[in-house]
Parts: sequence; C-alpha cells; structure tokens
Amino acid sequence: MAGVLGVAVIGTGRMGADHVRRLHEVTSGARVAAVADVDAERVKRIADGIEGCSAHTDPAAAMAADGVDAVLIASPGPAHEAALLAAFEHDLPVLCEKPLTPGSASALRVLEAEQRLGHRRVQVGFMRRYDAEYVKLKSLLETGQLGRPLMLHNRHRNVATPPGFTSEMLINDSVVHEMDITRWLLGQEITAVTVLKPTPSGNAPEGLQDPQLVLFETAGGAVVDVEINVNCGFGYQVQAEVVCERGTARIGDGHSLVTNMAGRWGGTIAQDFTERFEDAYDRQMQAWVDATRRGEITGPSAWDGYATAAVCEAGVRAQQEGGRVEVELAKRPPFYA
Ligand SMILES: NC(=O)C1=CN([C@@H]2O[C@H](COP(=O)(O)OP(=O)(O)OC[C@H]3O[C@@H](n4cnc5c(N)ncnc54)[C@H](O)[C@@H]3O)[C@@H](O)[C@H]2O)C=CC1
Ligand SMILES: O=C1[C@@H](O)[C@H](O)[C@@H](O)[C@H](O)[C@H]1O
Repeated sequence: MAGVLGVAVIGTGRMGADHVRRLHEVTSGARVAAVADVDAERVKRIADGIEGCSAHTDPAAAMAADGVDAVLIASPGPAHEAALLAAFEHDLPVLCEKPLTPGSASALRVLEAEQRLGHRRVQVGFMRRYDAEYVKLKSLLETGQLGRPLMLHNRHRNVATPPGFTSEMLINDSVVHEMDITRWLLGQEITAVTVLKPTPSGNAPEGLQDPQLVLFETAGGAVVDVEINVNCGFGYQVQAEVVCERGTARIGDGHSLVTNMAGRWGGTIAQDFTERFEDAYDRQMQAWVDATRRGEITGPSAWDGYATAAVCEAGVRAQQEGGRVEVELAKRPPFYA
C-alpha cells in the first residue's frame, strides 16, 4: 500500500498508550485509526485525543473499523493469541508486543494459523534488535574479527517491580528479552536453561525470588549468563558483554554523558525501559510501518516468539524444579526459514 498506514492499537495501558503517542507524534507514514481496550473510559480518553480515531472495547471491532490496515497488539500476554487470530481473520499485518503468547502450545497455534494464511503477517516487539548499541554489537560479531563467541554475559536490572510481579515473570517478562537477543546475536537456538537463586534481596517484595542468575546453553556450544535483578533500586540497566576467541565487546554502560563536578565524576542511569529503549521503540515502529507499507514483513517473526516461549517454559521449570532443563523445540518450518 502506498498511502498512510491506518493502525488499530489493541490495549492502551502503559505500552499501548506510549505506542499510540509514538504513532501519532513520531512515526511517519502512519496514523492511529482505532484503539481498543477493555477499559472503556481509558480507550475513549485516548481516542478523543486523536482526530479520526475510533474507540472500541472489543479488539475485533477495532480491527474491522474504517481505515484500519494493520494492528498493534499491546494488551497483556494472555490476550495476545485471541487478538492475533482475529487479525489473521482480517488478513492484517501485526506488530505484537512481547510475548507472542505466554506458552509454547499457544505460540504453536499462532504459527499454524499464520502458515494457513500462506504468508507471514506477524512481527514480535523484541525492540532490543533496533537498539543502536545492540545493532553495532551484532554487526561487529558478523565481521568475524573477534572470532567465535564463547560466552555472553548479560545484566538486566529494573528499579522496582509493579504490584503482582511474580518469580515466574522474571523469566517470562524480563529474561525473555535476553532469550531473543541471545538467539539473534549468536544466530543459535538455546538448548538448555539452569536457574540459580541467591537469597532474595531485602528490596524484593515478600515472596519474590529476586535476583536470579539464569544460564543458557546454545546449539553452537556457547554459554550465556543473565543477572536478572528487578528491584535493584538504583536504575534501569541492560548490559551485554560477548567474550569471543580473539576479543570481547561490551554494550550498555550508558556513558554517553560523563560529568565532572564537586570533586566527583559520573553520569546518570536511566530509570526505566521507556527511557533506555526510547530510540529502539521508535526505530522498531518506523521499520514496521515502512515494511508494512511496502507489503513486507521484517523483524522478529512468530517463530522467534515461539522459540522464546519454549525457552521460557524450560526456564520456569528450571527455576521451580532446580537443575538443568532442556528446551523442547519443534522443528522450524521452512515457512520461517
Ligand atoms: N517491549 C517492552 O519492553 C515491554 C513490553 N511490554 C509488553 O506490552 C504488553 C502490555 O504491557 P503493559 O502496557 O505494561 O500492560 P498494562 O497493564 O499497562 O496495559 C494493558 C492494557 O490492556 C488492556 N486489556 C486487558 N485485556 C485486554 C483485552 N483482552 N483486549 C484489549 N485490551 C485489554 C488493559 O485494560 C490495559 O489498559 C505486554 O505484552 C507486555 O509484556 C511491557 C513492558 C515493556
Ligand atoms: O518488557 C519489559 C517488562 O515487561 C519487564 O518487566 C522488564 O523487566 C523489561 O526490562 C521490560 O523491557
């Protein structure tokens, strides 16, 4: 399609509202044509701020609304499968926030439904693939100058968790990003997961197993560790260091602004993901809109969503049962080659 892309945004909470703002104010070639949320007041408030945008409480009605060419899903994970299948019924391209679905069985159903359509429709919102530092790191690895990657160290720290955040969510909501970025950076599937649990931090709400150290093994023999630490109190940090045969490369130190003042030097630390990954969310959206207008689907696929769901399942079992848990992954269909 050549014209402006009309997008229906499903779910207008924290991420959905931010994506609506982005589409409306930052992205070129797109407009918010419809919004849907089970919270009627919230969705009306958001639609009222955008000319020509209709408000709905039923996602399928938003997808069928006038001027809708594509769908952005930002409802909670358990609502994604129904929204994806509804988008497929209208044969609409979709940008679906992570996770594709919470669970490999539901993710497989989505893969099967997309294959029945006969063409790819889904991009999953693993926005780190659009972060300038991660892009540089991947480009460097692809030159081969550093040699074969042996290990990847990751740190993923959040200031604090919202109410209701569970120990499983450290894996399913947070470490899922490292699962995707590991597969993308190294070009290898994750084959096994082990989770180590230190005595919880005094900052963690009662009952939350935080922090955790999550280890992945990959098909190419690399070992990956992830410090997931979601009540660290001081800032939002995402760091990665690849150790290769001939050198190492590291991102995420956040040294873009260093100050010298009053006998000290230092900088500031982002406070949440919307700040740290703002550019990545913007680039992800623009890339999706541009590709969709060209009639293409690029970026992380439904297969990537399924593969990470399978690793999450192994991770949650490793967390709960202890020991090393192998990832059970279906054969990759040629459709997702
Ligand atoms: N890429 C990233 O860094 C991040 C991604 N996310 C993902 O974004 C999605 C949304 O998360 P948040 O915005 O943090 O959640 P939220 O709870 O702030 O917002 C969810 C919204 O969806 C609405 N909703 C619930 N069920 C619905 C349904 N069946 N249909 C339509 N709307 C429905 C709720 O009323 C709420 O307004 C999740 O998949 C989450 O994992 C969240 C945070 C960061
Ligand atoms: O996706 C995200 C959240 O859902 C999750 O809760 C955070 O830990 C991540 O840093 C963020 O990127």
